[in-house]
Amino acid sequence: MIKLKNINKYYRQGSQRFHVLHDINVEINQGELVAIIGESGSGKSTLINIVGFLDDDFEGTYFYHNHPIHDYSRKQFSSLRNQNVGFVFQNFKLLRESTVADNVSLPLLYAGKRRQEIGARVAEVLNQVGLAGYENQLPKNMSGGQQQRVSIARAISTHPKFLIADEPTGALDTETSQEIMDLFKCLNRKEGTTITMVTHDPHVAEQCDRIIKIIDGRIVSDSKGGEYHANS
Ligand SMILES: Nc1ncnc2c1ncn2[C@@H]1O[C@H](COP(=O)(O)OP(=O)(O)OP(=O)(O)O)[C@@H](O)[C@H]1O
Repeated sequence: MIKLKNINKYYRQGSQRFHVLHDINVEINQGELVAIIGESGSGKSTLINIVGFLDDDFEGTYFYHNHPIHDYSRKQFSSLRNQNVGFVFQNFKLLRESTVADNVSLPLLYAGKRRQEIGARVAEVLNQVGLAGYENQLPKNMSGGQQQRVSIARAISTHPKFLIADEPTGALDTETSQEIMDLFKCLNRKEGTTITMVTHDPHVAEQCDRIIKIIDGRIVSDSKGGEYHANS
């Protein structure tokens, strides 16, 4: 589904150019649950932003379903992102003063769905993340774990082809992190949702099918996760 070939990424600051991703070659297949790990500053977010169509300013080729994304116009690139990717962030990125229903509705409104259809879909995804009936709550009155569930509901509302999660448990305590991880695993196993997540937490990474490790912008290992560790 996702194939990155010889990706190099540079950030420019004034006349200086920083080489932050080096010759990245990786494939992510439909249905996988992948962790990207590495030290702070190693390039994990930079990589995940490229995978999630947030950044197309890189060298090399990104094939999405065998099609090089650089062939798309700006408009097509935005549509590609809106129609294919759901995003989950460490700090939830919710509208804290808007209701849960309004937050989860947003991508559906952008996708041009009708009001009735939106209400039904919001109820459905809230049920899926264990927040049935929370439509009228405000995120600012909810716990971190509940807010992350709302953001996951928002991310999956439009049936994206894959999810990108940048430190989704980074702001949560151990127990709540595990609950969120259980939710991701459930989405992956039951719905077949492809998920790529950046994490600092080895216990989270171990529960993924694959662990890709980055050091200084280079993939240094790409191995199977260790579900058995997490369950033992
Ligand atoms: N917009 C930017 N402009 C310039 N340099 C940047 C920019 N974004 C990131 N960098 C630099 O690129 C490198 C990789 O950053 P990135 O955020 O991808 O790392 P990371 O592994 O996700 O780190 P963390 O775990 O701390 O979030 C770092 O040295 C960072 O300072």
